[in-house]
Amino acid sequence: MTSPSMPSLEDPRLVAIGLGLLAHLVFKTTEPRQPRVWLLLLIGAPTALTISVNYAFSSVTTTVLSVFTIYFATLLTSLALYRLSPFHPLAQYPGPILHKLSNFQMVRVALTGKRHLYITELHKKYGSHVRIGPNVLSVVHVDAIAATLGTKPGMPKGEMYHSLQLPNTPTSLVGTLDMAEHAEKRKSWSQGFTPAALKEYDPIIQRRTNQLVRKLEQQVGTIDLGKWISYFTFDFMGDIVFGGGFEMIREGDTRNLWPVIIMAMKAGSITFAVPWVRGLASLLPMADDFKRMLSFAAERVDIRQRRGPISKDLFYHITDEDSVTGRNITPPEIPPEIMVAIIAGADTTSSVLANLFYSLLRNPDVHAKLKKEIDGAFGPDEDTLDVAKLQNMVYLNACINEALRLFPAVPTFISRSPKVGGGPVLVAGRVVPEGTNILLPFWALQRDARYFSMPDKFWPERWIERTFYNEKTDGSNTTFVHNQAAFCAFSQGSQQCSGKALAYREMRVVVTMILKKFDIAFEEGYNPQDWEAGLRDDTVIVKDKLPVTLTVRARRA
Ligand code: HEM
Repeated sequence: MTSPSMPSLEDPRLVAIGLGLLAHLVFKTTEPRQPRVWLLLLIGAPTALTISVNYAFSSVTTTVLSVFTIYFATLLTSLALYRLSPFHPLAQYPGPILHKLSNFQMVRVALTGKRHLYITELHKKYGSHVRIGPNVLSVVHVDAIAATLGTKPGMPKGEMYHSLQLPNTPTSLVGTLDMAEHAEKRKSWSQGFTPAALKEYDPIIQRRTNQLVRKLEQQVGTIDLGKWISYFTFDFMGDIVFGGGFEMIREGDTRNLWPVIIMAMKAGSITFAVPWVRGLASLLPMADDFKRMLSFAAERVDIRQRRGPISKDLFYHITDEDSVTGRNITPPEIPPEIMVAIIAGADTTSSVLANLFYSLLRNPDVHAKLKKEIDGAFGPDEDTLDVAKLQNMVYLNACINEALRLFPAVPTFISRSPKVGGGPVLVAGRVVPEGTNILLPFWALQRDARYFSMPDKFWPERWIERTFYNEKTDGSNTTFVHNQAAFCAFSQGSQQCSGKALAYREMRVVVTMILKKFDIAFEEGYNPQDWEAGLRDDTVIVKDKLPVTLTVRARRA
């Protein structure tokens, strides 16, 4: 017999504690991702208990409050104790306590738009390996690149990629975690970036760049160069994805698509630490915008399908119109896949180009040197640039690489996860348990003094002087460091950026044509520091206005 003052097993408080512990066990062992399981565990279980104990407490309200409070207090305490305990698989790794406790701490950081700076600071404080979530390890070390991204085949993508998935749509190439499935999808994408395919895009790059230059010539006073570059990259992606369809340079963003894309990127960034939340995305206020974006893609796909191919655009390759890869893409899979191409290709390239122009304006010596190289290579009236010549322009390519190093378009998103069942792996000298999400923040890596001398300085010469030499920086002799293995702006391995070669071709033409045509200066009174302060890490680097004045250059003798 139990004494009246001792709680018995029938005591609803004890049952609530037991259920709370059980819920933790379910969360820990099964890591449920479906919203309905979450609802069952968080609402269903305590509600069922409340109903079953009826009026165990003085009133219905007290019963509800007591059961829910005890249940959640037990669940959260148990979760917290486990996550901070020496029994947790990542217990050996340093990191802020709040991050070890919950992924929502990174959601808070994402909302500020400064995750790239925040994570860089964490690494300065804690070292190469930092625990930034209960099950997330951020690693900034050159050896981590081969270990995770690898050359063949590397690790599967981390579940963070689900945050790029549009709600209720088939999984696109980017969001595909299963490596065999990814490799299958990737085959058709790769057809779109063979040397022969790239050659077909060259006249399109040139035509769109010439259109941009003509449009810029018509502008008077201060312009937002970043906006015009974004219009260009969007139009160009429309051209190569389905043979045209956007005319932002000509008409502006009449359908308000750019803000929707930025918003999708922002939503991806916020849910990046809690990708399972995407299951609830259809309930979010921006759901209508997502639908609008997808229906726009579906509309373009429909037009392109009815018209058929006029040239070998990306649509032609991705949907295997020439039956080379045998990919059997179903109609619902096409719009999200197409949307990915546009977002992956337009946002990234426009961000790097805008950062490059900003860096040139901040570094007049570099700006002048680049113009000199361009003027030496092309006459003022040449409006079809020789692609091979551009590829061999040493300083131009060094400037582009330097912008990619200092301002990687995807600064803190790339992640990989050692397969569950495959055992622990060694990442940059430390053992990482299977199933851990490993984040590779390229912003921090590419600004790490262990790999690049004067890491925060825009200094294209570092790409040219590859040999080690002693350089005087602060009066002391320091060894020049340039470790190209730590340059990852396009990622590496079998799942790296498919559009890398295309992006270089595009950026070379745009930079050359604009510098050939215009003298550029910041708008009078503009504080250049506003630029870097205004950069946001919303999955890709999202830029603020770049206010400049353009003057058509005087004819050169
Ligand atoms: C300067 C411009 C660009 C940069 C910095 C960039 C960077 C990246 C990065 C870092 C990734 C992630 C790779 C990973 O998860 O490991 C990626 C993926 C991707 N990018 Fe780019 N990108 C650029 C331009 C382009 C262009 C022009 C296209 C053309 C369509 C493109 C298409 C893609 C695709 C399809 C993926 C997904 C690859 C996969 O999952 O297999 N990107 N890009």
